[in-house]
Amino acid sequence: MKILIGTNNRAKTKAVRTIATIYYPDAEFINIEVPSLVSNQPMSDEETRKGAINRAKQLMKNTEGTFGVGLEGGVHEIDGIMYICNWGALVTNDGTVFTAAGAGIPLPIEIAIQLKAGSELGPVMDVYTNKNDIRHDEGAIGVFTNGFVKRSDMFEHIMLLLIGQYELSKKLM
Ligand SMILES: O=P(O)(O)OP(=O)(O)OP(=O)(O)OC[C@H]1O[C@@H](n2cnc3c(O)ncnc32)[C@H](O)[C@@H]1O
Ligand SMILES: [Mg+2]
Repeated sequence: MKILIGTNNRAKTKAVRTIATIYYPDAEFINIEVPSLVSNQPMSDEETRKGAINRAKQLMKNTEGTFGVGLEGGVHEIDGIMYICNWGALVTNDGTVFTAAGAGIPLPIEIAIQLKAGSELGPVMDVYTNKNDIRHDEGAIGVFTNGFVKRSDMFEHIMLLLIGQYELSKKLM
């Protein structure tokens, strides 16, 4: 079984490998950086979900993977509060698309202002925490939950939601 991962981000890759290995111990993983075809900083649930689907679909274009996984991070606003949002898509080799959303928490107003002015969350978080590459590690969700839920934990949950749906569909066939 070949599982394609549409990124080289370490938090996302760790999540896919950790969860998939539990259910598919013999799986081979291939990372392919594919464009999300949405903005670098998606600003809505719709755009973030689309980015995840675009990544997964492109993975399945020219390769013989069993399925491809696209994971995308973004933000959206409710009641004047900016939340991080996360989406995942799993596309199988017969073209079936499964989607799932991840956990969301509010961002501080000073970060929301910078994103609205056109900055990307990754670099903004690095300045905020005075660290490098937060997006590959605990992520904004880790920083703003006191480290309780790291970016990879959040994407692990999305992976469970995706392969759970995929396995159910195989049972129903
Ligand atoms: O290489 P890719 O797969 O694109 O990984 P990425 O870290 O850029 O992740 P996304 O494109 O999915 O996220 C969109 C933007 O939001 C940033 N981002 C999303 N979630 C984040 C988090 O938890 N912590 C820090 N930055 C985050 C990210 O750096 C991008 O600027
Ligand atoms: Mg990105």
